[in-house]
Amino acid sequence: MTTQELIEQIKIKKSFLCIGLDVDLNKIPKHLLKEDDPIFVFNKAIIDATHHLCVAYKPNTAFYEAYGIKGWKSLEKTINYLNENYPEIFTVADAKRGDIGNTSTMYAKAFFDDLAFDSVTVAPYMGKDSVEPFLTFKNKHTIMLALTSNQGAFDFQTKTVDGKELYKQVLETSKSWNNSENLMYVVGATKAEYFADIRKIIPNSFLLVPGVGAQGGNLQEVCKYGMSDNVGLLINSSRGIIYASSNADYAQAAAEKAQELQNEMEIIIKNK
Ligand SMILES: O=C(O)c1cc(=O)[nH]c(=O)n1[C@@H]1O[C@H](COP(=O)(O)O)[C@@H](O)[C@H]1O
Repeated sequence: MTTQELIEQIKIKKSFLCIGLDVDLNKIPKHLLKEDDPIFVFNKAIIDATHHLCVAYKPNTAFYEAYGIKGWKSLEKTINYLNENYPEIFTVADAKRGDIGNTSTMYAKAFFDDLAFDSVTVAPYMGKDSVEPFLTFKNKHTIMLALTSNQGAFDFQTKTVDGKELYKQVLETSKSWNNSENLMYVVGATKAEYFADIRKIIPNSFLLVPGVGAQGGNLQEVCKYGMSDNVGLLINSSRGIIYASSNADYAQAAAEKAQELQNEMEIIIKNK
């Protein structure tokens, strides 16, 4: 999917919501456990109930890899289901990869070619040659960690290196990489006060913003400082939406939570 197509979808749906499909067998309704593939059945129901309210889904691969081959099959079925039934949806493989160049190329093939995701999350720690292989794929997006939502973000990311915080160095340096127009960045919703500074460095790039919901991030604050002319934000909530109910009404309850966020987003877009 091109960035322009994503922008169009945000306008059509009046939403910049990304729903995180972080499926934990201990948290899904018990009656699903008798299914052959409970993870896929759960995802399908959530997707069918919420697709009109969001522009993106983000399965975090850890929640699939934890169940071995069965989990990877559930991930494959989920991305295929999305691509076949809702091709207008932007898909994020949240895998946080990045390695020496030839290895990164194989990671990129796994998520862009084999699983046909629109984007993958990547860690910047190994530098330019670990990220550039992802950027060579046409109409695919590499979402690089910049300032993460967790407490540990203060261990390295905000430390000053050569007179500037490390996350700012990451943002600035990455702009000079080949095909950097295919970069998006992760900035945690719990770090709302940093968005104005971040926008000075990357005024137009899309930001994936996790941390609304279970981690307590504030949507209004993020939008106040983080929105670009084209919205430029994908706000992710995972547990806050998909585990709204642990009963038979789980998909309906997820849709209600997603609707609440979409309503807020519609007003924010209108008042932009
Ligand atoms: O890359 C991410 O998506 C990510 C980066 C970050 O800084 N913080 C963060 O929470 N995430 C992911 O976003 C999701 C947040 O889930 P909830 O806290 O349940 O909404 C999880 O899949 C996290 O792994």
